Formats: sequence, C-alpha cells, structure tokens
Amino acid sequence: MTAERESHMNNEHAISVNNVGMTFRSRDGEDTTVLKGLDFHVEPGQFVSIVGQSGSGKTTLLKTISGLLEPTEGHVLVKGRPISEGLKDIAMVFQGPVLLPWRNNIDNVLLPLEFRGARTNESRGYARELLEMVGLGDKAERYSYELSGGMQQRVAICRALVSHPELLLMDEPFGALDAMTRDSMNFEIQRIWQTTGCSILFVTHSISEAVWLADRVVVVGDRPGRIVADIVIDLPRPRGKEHRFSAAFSDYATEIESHIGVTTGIS
Ligand SMILES: Nc1ncnc2c1ncn2[C@@H]1O[C@H](COP(=O)(O)OP(=O)(O)OP(=O)(O)O)[C@@H](O)[C@H]1O
Repeated sequence: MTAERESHMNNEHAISVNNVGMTFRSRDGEDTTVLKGLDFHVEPGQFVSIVGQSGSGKTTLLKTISGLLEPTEGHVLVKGRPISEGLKDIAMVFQGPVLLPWRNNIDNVLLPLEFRGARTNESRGYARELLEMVGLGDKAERYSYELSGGMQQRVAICRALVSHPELLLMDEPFGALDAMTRDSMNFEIQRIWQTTGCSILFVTHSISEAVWLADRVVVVGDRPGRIVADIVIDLPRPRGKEHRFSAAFSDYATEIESHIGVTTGIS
C-alpha cells in the first residue's frame, strides 16, 4: 500500500477538500480560474451550508465534490477515498426536481437503484417509506404533474435518499419555492438529516436558511472562489422558528453578510 493510499484510508472526514482549484479553458484558449486553494473538511453527520455571491463558484465546488467535474488542482476525498471510489455513497439534489413525467412518483424515487442494477424486492417498500416520511405516502402512484413544486422537490429528495447515501450534496434545493413552502422544507430537511444521520453539504443564497440549518457555514468569496470564512453555528437543536428571531441568530447572519460583502439585511 502506498503512503498516499494509507493516509487516504486513515482520513476520517466525510469530505476532505484539499487545495482544490478549478480553471476553465474557453475554446479560444483563455483561462478562467473559478476556484483557488480551497481547503476544508466536513465531518461525518455534519450539516454544512455554503454561501457566497452569485458566480463565486459554489456549484462548481459541489460538482468537483460529487465527481461531475475533476478539479484542475488539488483533490477531493470522500470518507478518505478518491471520489471515483465513493460514488455510491453520494447523492445530489438540484434546484429543480427533474422528475421523469412518464414515471409515477415511486418509480421516480427508484430510478437511481435501477441505473445501478441494485433494485431489489425490498426497494419498493423502502421507497414507499421515504415518501411517507415526507408526507407523500398517498401520492406514490401519482405523477409529478399532479404535485406542487414543493411536493416534487420532496420526491427528488426521496430519490436522493433511496440509495442510503452517507453524503447528500444539495445545490439551492429550495431556491425555486415560495417562502412558506421553503420554510416547511427547511423543517423537513432538518428532520430527514436527524433521522438518517447523513452528512449534508447545502448551497444556498439565503443567509437565514444557511444559519438555521447548519452546524457550520462556509463563505466562498469570488474571483477566484476561495474560502473567506468558516463559522460554527452554535445554536441548540432541534431548531424551531424561535431560533430565527434570537439575538445569536441575528449576530451570525450579520457576521456572514460582512464576509460576503452584502448589506441587504437578513434574506
Ligand atoms: N464549464 C464552464 N466553463 C467555463 N466557465 C464556467 C463553467 N462552469 C462555470 N463557469 C463559470 O464559473 C463561475 C462560477 O460558476 P458557478 O455556477 O459555480 O457559481 P455559483 O456560485 O454557483 O453561482 P450562482 O450562485 O449564481 O448559482 C461563473 O463565472 C461561471 O460562468
């Protein structure tokens, strides 16, 4: 076993981002460095939010962690292993639910298992349990066009959870929802996280959502994207609405705003 491999195996972090950089080259040969020198870890079972200005590279970072993009510098380890070996432990949720309209909801949830040839007799029962957990047990045989946007996003979350991922990467998953649905989805994801014990990396534009959900908020600065703050959120759990109005909450939000460079008040 090589020394490098051995050090990977001894690494206990759920995610380890090591000096990651990403430079895109355009067709005319011009280089744009989007991420530079990113270093941070996510511990098993942690909920980490990522915030930053639009275009600072948050989605690019999530794509390098999920293995959709290979960083041009540095490397990412998932549970101490190179990303290519850890893919089955990771699931991703995007801003839009992207459900297949010709499949009913339970069959949409089962899709990742089918892709991997891992669907078993028990899978359908588990998919149904997940739909029940998010309050959609009675909608299992319905189609996505029969559901509201928030319900569709809950189906997409079940689809991400069906393969028992240890790591959930979420890219502005509630960005397209109205404020009330978003609030209830915030409660939902907190509950799911506490039930499953998975680690979550959660990109959002909303500072209040970031603070309310997370154990830590990582702030990405732009041009090029790099970590400008990594703030531990020391608020009790489970978190209720009252925490959003506490002085401590407001102090965290103000601190994060100052790192992002916005002064628009809590959003
Ligand atoms: N494949 C690519 N080729 C060239 N440039 C890219 C590519 N993907 C992303 N970029 C550029 O990288 C920068 C960061 O994009 P990214 O989508 O990661 O930012 P973001 O922080 O997620 O933005 P937003 O908050 O608006 O979603 C942008 O300037 C974008 O144009």
